[in-house]
Amino acid sequence: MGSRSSVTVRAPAKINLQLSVGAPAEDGYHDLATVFQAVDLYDEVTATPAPGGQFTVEVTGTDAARVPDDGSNLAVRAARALLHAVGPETAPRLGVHLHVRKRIPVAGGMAGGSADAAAALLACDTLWGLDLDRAQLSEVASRIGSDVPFSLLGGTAVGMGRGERLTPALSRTGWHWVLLVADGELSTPAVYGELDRLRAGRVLVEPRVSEPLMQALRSGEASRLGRTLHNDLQPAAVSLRPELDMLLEHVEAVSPAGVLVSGSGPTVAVLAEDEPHAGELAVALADAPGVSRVLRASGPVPGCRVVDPGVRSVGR
Ligand SMILES: C[C@](O)(CO)[C@H](O)COP(=O)(O)OP(=O)(O)OC[C@H]1O[C@@H](n2ccc(N)nc2=O)[C@H](O)[C@@H]1O
Ligand SMILES: Nc1ncnc2c1ncn2[C@@H]1O[C@H](COP(=O)(O)OP(=O)(O)OP(=O)(O)O)[C@@H](O)[C@H]1O
Repeated sequence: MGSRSSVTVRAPAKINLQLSVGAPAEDGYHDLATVFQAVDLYDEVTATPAPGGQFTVEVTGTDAARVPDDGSNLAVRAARALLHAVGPETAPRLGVHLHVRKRIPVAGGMAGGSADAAAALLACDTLWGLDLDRAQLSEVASRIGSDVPFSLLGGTAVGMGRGERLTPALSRTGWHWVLLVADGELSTPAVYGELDRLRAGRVLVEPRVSEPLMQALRSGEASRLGRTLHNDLQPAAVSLRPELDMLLEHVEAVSPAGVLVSGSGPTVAVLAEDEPHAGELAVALADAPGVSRVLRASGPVPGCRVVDPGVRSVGR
């Protein structure tokens, strides 16, 4: 087995085109029916060998100061979980230094931390020459967080259970989005908790994937997809952050075609008709209230990919 100098993996952000949330189970997790789309906004993680048992991380890029640079970083947790999965006999001689380059908004509902965890899994698997297959990596991923398996897979996929049980879905390519990164952040457990509070006493139906949405994805018609976008967490995100309502109203006045809060928010995703329209929308929404950054992205794109496998030295 040879060793590598370093391995760099990039991982995409996601948008939930549909997020239907059922009742909470005993463990506090909610049953979901969700449709994910991976978009071309990427974080990158570089894994470099470190002495056995050492796990360190540095974070650079957008909003790096808001991301932990210790063992609580999701990329470090992923590297440790991978070692745990391959067994203690391999573990003592392996360590890693991770460099996370952030572009995905932090705590913005676009699965930034999950992307870093998935990227770290693939980078460490390659660096350490473990060669786990995608199903094995996905199993480890699901223990780190519900969104992590999708960050590995990418594309367009239906997520059931906690969101980790994935089935790839058919979709035309070339959906264009404008992403309004709203000021501040929202905690995912707090948003789920607020949804429970808002729905207390209501009888909840089992969440199901929307057939009109699946048809719209296959049709390639943005206006059709726009009408079917849906996020059950949106009222909860707005309830915790009422200024989001003003932003959503502002966007609907500019572009009524398709808008929703991404995942647990507060990032707002606006679907454009095509690429030029996305450019126009980005300009028109540049001064939208409560927005700190306007980004453009398109999808679907593949999940985690090794972009630099480093140099392999010949060893025993
Ligand atoms: C909002 C979404 O991003 C939509 O894809 C995900 O459901 C959240 O995925 P994630 O951030 O990977 O979430 P996890 O790290 O697994 O869980 C964080 C917290 O979110 C809540 N949570 C998450 C997933 C789920 N199906 N039900 C939940 O109630 C729980 O309070 C949990 O403690
Ligand atoms: N590598 C990481 N990148 C970003 N956040 C991280 C990372 N590791 C830990 N965190 C912490 O996790 C929390 C959630 O951040 P993240 O960016 O994943 O949120 P999110 O995009 O809203 O998640 P999701 O869409 O999966 O619910 C933040 O408080 C952040 O400090």
